[in-house]
Amino acid sequence: MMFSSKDMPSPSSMFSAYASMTASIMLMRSMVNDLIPQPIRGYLVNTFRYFIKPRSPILTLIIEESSGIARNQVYDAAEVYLSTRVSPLNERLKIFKSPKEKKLTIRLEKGEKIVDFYDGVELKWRFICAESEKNNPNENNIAIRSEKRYFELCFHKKHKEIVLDNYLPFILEKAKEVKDGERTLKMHTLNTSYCYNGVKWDSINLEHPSTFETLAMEPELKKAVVEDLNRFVKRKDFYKKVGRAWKRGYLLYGPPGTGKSSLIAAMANYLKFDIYDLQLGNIVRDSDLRKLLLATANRSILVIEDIDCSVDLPERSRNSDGRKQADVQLTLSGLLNFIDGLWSSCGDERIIIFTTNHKERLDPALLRPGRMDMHIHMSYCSYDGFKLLASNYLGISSEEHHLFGEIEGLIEDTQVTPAQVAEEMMKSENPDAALEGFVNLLKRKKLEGDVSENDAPIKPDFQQPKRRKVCRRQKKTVGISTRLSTSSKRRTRRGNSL
Ligand SMILES: Nc1ncnc2c1ncn2[C@@H]1O[C@H](COP(=O)(O)OP(=O)(O)OP(=O)(O)O)[C@@H](O)[C@H]1O
Ligand SMILES: [Mg+2]
Repeated sequence: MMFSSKDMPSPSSMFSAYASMTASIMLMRSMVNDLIPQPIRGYLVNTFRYFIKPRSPILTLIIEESSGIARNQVYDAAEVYLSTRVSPLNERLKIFKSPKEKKLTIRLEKGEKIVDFYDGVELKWRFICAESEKNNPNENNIAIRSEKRYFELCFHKKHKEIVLDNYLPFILEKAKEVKDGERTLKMHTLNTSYCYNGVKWDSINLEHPSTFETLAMEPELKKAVVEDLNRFVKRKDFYKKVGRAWKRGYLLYGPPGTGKSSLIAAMANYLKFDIYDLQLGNIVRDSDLRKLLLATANRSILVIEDIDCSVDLPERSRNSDGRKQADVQLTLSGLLNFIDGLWSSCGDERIIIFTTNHKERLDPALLRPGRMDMHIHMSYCSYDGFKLLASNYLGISSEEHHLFGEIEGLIEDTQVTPAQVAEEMMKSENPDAALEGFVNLLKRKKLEGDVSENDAPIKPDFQQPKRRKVCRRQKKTVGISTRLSTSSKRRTRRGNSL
């Protein structure tokens, strides 16, 4: 549409329209001022401004350090998590290390920002320290400085659900993993001077390097054990629902040197659980045992190694007149009942492990269904196990060395323990020499096996039709009894245990 110059309003008419509009606005304003009291006016103005203000698409979460005296878990988790997200863009970081910690701890310095991404969502973090000064009327108005620390987390509003329902729980979980990783594991053993001071645990750092990656075990069995552990630690609510104590029992059995103690260390390293090594031979009374068990912490593994050596055979300790003998104060059934009962109900996330070289000699009470949840057979080294050890010790794989084929043929007919394989692999850094030595060992063993099989067949102890039992040491024969033998109490433990 076109306007001719004569259709346009003249400047004087525009000015008079503007003047009359201004006058009416002023008149209305003074009417509003007279009619509506100041507080209501302020409220109306603010509400009006609120509705016409342009909306920001950004939501900011404030994550304060504490609420009252309770610490804010999200703050603590964010602090740990963000230290893993430090980038070259950061300019100032805080570093510290306490004498007990192994690694440096990194934290953001105030004002530092971090941009994180989760599920395609951009998340902007900023660490803020707001300092304030307040006069304390109770102390002659002396100024008290305080510092309020918090994180600001900004993201687009449309991602609110993802952040609250997924991202923050993810941060809590990640922070727990990092903290667990930093935790120094402890191994608790009995204080030997307990006769005078009462029983107590002594602890040292557990620095056993065994992990599931380094452990030569049947791959399926290893997978089953790891899955069982994962299920166990995740099922707190399940245990509560079905009214069971949150504990799990494992019986590890197999010949010496097959990795029972190594498996315990691998479990502890995997779960980040402390170990309590309970040497029953050093305990005389049930009451001492109770004290010790009650002094164990949650998230721990209670280990009783060589359980067959810790209990003695004689008829259940009764005299001919049927009364209990006075010296019989520590019993296996006492131990088992206590573990099933009081001890297990006053703690959480407990694992108990018994080991033995002779499962067939164990007290049936121990093997009863429900007593030990999983029976794990640690066996002689298979070809798979050998390959893992060769890769760990010598850094070579089956494609890289011609002797692997010969070893595969020999190892399946020979009873060689992972400990023996490991020993051979350590004899030389040169893979040729180490593997040749190992082939010779296998040939010798095969020859010995063939000769002795012809001379005097040995009944297998470990239900392994193909394999014969090799016993590195002679253990005391035990049976259906619950009494500790004095000889077993004096027994010294060997160096290769945990
Ligand atoms: N399955 C395995 N995988 C990797 N290394 C092993 C394995 N078994 C044994 N070893 C090596 O042999 C050493 C001794 O093994 P370990 O003490 O775990 O055997 P064990 O079954 O507990 O023996 P024992 O019945 O005599 O207590 C370990 O330190 C480790 O180096
Ligand atoms: Mg052992």
